[in-house]
Amino acid sequence: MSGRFITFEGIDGAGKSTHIEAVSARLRAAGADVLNTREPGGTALAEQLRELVLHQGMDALTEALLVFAGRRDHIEQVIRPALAAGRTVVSDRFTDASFAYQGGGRGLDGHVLAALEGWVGHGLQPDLTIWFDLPAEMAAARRAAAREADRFEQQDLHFFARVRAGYAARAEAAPERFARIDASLPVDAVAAQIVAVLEARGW
Ligand SMILES: Nc1ncnc2c1ncn2[C@@H]1O[C@H](COP(=O)(O)OP(=O)(O)O)[C@@H](O)[C@H]1O
Ligand SMILES: Cc1cn([C@H]2C[C@H](O)[C@@H](COP(=O)(O)OP(=O)(O)O)O2)c(=O)[nH]c1=O
Repeated sequence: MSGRFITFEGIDGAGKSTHIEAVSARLRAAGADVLNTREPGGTALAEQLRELVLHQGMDALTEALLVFAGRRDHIEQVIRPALAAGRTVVSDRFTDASFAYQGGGRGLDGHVLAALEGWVGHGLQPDLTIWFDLPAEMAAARRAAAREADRFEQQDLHFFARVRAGYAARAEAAPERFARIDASLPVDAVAAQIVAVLEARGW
């Protein structure tokens, strides 16, 4: 029996990391064998590519090729075997992030991204994508208070507004897969929305 594949998405500073462990713990308490992973990354090779993507200057297509190369390795080595074994895979980001950041943010052609998605994933899609949505200004204020910026986090508000719009377009195209969370609310209210999404699915 194939396991469930759940992804967390949203612009940097939306609050994903704040909630991912509690969600995993909840799924475990309900009996799931949960594997936590992330992108870019999730394998030794993909973690090396992550370092390049986050810290090395490059054009948008090169960036997309590297994140999809890492994703290919991640899917083959980690995600598919875990799902085949009936495990629940919880990933901090997946392909939607490429459409949002390389597509929306960097302006890369969506057809190129769709082709890469097809080659790399052969139709693999999450069963549920929890999308932390909030205005770019609010996420920037949270980040500024919390940490040093990498290559993406150094981008301006216009960039993050385009990334947000990229996520909105992906959500509109797959409404049954996406659960939009109002991430502008306080932490407790965000957590309550996520619990409601899981309960609605009987998870
Ligand atoms: N709902 C919230 N309201 C206010 N601050 C928040 C909220 N959620 C997270 N934060 C804070 O915002 C910062 C970024 O959150 P984080 O979970 O690291 O975001 P992400 O993983 O999506 O980049 C952290 O300092 C975190 O404590
Ligand atoms: C998966 C993925 C991430 N990214 C970007 C989004 C983030 O800015 C960055 C790293 O993601 P993330 O691990 O969420 O950052 P942090 O650890 O700082 O919270 O990579 C892409 O541009 N394309 C992708 O396909």
